[in-house]
Amino acid sequence: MKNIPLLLMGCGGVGRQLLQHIVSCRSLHAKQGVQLRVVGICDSKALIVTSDVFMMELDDTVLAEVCRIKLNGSSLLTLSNNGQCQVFSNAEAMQKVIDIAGLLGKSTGLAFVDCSASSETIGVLSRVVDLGCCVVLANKKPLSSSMVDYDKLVSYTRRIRYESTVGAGLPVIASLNRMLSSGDPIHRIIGSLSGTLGYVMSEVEDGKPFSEVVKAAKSLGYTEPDPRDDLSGMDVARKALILARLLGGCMNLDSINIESLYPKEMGPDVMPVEDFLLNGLPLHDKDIQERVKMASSKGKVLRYVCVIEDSSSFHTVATFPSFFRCEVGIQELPRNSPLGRLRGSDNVLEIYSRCYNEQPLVIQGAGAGNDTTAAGVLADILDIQDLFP
Ligand SMILES: NC(=O)C1=CN([C@@H]2O[C@H](COP(=O)(O)OP(=O)(O)OC[C@H]3O[C@@H](n4cnc5c(N)ncnc54)[C@H](OP(=O)(O)O)[C@@H]3O)[C@@H](O)[C@H]2O)C=CC1
Ligand SMILES: N[C@@H](CC=O)C(=O)O
Repeated sequence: MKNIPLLLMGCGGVGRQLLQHIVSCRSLHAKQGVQLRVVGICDSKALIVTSDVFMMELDDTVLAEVCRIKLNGSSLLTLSNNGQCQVFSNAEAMQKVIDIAGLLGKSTGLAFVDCSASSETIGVLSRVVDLGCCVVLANKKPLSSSMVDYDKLVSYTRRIRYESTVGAGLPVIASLNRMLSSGDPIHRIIGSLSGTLGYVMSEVEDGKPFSEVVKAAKSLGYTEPDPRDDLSGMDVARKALILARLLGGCMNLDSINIESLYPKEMGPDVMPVEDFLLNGLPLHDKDIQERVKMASSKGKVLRYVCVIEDSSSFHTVATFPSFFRCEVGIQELPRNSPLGRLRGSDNVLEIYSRCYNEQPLVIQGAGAGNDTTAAGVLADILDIQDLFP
């Protein structure tokens, strides 16, 4: 039986769902000859870890208890040490994580899974890749910060998976990798890459107030912890950057044109998220409704669109251009176009390459939500099983 030790960073909506998927897939994985062994879990304040990372695991009762207390909004710090597991507070937690990565990375291997929404994990991720660990990400921030951090993380290509950072559970990165490795250069991607903004746009089209549908998207698990990350276009821009870098683009977030759906005066530095949702957003209900009506009078609908385009004009040979034009923002589109027909939290990507020149390769389906995102993370973990003894 292949044994995959796993350490999870982040135990929010996606992290908890991942733990539940792991538990419910135990017998399926056993039939496939694989066992996932959760050795540690971190939240923003603490780490809970099994007392013997080589032989033991946080058993399913502990995992259920972790999910229960995190769902109630408590910290992992509220758990107590016992013979089976130990709890470390933030000060010691990161050092302990590095120690575990050092011990397991070079022996049994360790799948280091980032389901946080934080850029604070970048430092530890850079350390653990050097210690021989595999990295699986739902968190987009580590791959959308500096090129130096990006290059570091992807330097061990076979040991990193990040399918869920773009399109949640959709096979976007895997499909692009297949095309790239067969020498089929991709020159354009256009799509709707935000489950939240897809849902918001199709609901406001049905006459619902903007502020209400944003709150609904949050409660459905589609938004980032602060929905302003979605509404500012930043979350889509991060996805665009991850895709552009995968295609060979050497670029940063500041080279992407981003349209925000709220003004700077309502940003995270100015007002708390609760205030924004309750008092800030409703001030924009009318504006958005006007834009929807205006588009509708022309037979069109509003969609938040991401365009990534190779700035060079030669697409017949397999080259890796260093710059892509990227922009993300609202477009008025024919109601009957592929993007116009999109409903709810579905994402769609049209990928144009030499092989898919006239008719693009189209990937479409649920693009957000804890279930599908965690399933994508789990599939990534299973995908690296051959690296474990
Ligand atoms: N929901 C979706 O549809 C999709 C989400 N994603 C990505 O998945 C990630 C998780 O999203 P979601 O579960 O909704 O987010 P949540 O806010 O629900 O959970 C985030 C978790 O990360 C923990 N955390 C914060 N900082 C750190 C840190 N420095 N070290 C370790 N843990 C930390 C938080 O701890 P605490 O509980 O203490 O606050 C919390 O448990 C995000 O990056 C998101 O972009 C990707 C694709 C789709
Ligand atoms: N907040 C994101 C979640 C997935 O990345 C979205 O709405 O698409």
